[in-house]
Amino acid sequence: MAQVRARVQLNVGKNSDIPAEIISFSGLKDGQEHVALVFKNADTEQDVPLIRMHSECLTGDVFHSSRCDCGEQLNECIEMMHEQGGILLYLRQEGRGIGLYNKIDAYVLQSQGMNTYEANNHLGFADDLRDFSDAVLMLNALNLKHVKLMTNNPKKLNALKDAGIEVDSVVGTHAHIKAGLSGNKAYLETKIKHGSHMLDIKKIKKP
Ligand SMILES: Nc1nc2c(ncn2[C@@H]2O[C@H](COP(=O)(O)OP(=O)(O)OP(=O)(O)O)[C@@H](O)[C@H]2O)c(=O)[nH]1
Ligand SMILES: [Zn+2]
Repeated sequence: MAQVRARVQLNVGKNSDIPAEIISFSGLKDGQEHVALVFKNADTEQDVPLIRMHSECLTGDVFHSSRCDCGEQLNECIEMMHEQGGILLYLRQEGRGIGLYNKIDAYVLQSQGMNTYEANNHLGFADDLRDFSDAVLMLNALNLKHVKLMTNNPKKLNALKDAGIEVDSVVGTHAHIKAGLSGNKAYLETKIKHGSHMLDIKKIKKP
């Protein structure tokens, strides 16, 4: 069983003006320092809060790399949670669990023509190494048993359902398309075709 280790207020977002609380945990299983960001006290004041399980992507979240849409999804989530409250679980699962250096190796292979999953396989990894059991432990520690989930990824939905968390509804994120040779169009299309992501093409946003 995991427990809240500390919680403290801070402001987030590009202008540092969105009030939130950051929470650390003890008792997580995989040895990573996962954190939760809570907006509008959603964990204590909402019956069915909006949740996002966001897998870390240094290149996308911090540098807004053209190769993916992670940073834009993160901003979209923070803005939505600023409006309606919610809990963002920031999971330290860089590169779908293979780590940053391996992800960069996978990018090299993608530059030579492989798709994201083929590149992972070529490096000897499965398509996706993520396991969401620590996310479930974090939700349990926050006493959240009934949620709305922000994702396009059916695996995340199933991970929560299988762990006995009731998911009332699923809110998709936009697809943030970036053009160019190292753009993310093929990456997003592969997620839909191969990863069964429920990405709504009508929601595609061009920057
Ligand atoms: N191995 C690998 N990981 C990648 C690649 N591009 C992005 N990632 C990682 O993928 C994770 C994000 O996963 P996605 O499949 O984009 O999205 P998701 O989080 O599963 O689903 P959503 O909730 O719909 O956003 C982050 O950890 C990224 O670092 C890639 O080309 N190869
Ligand atoms: Zn990314």
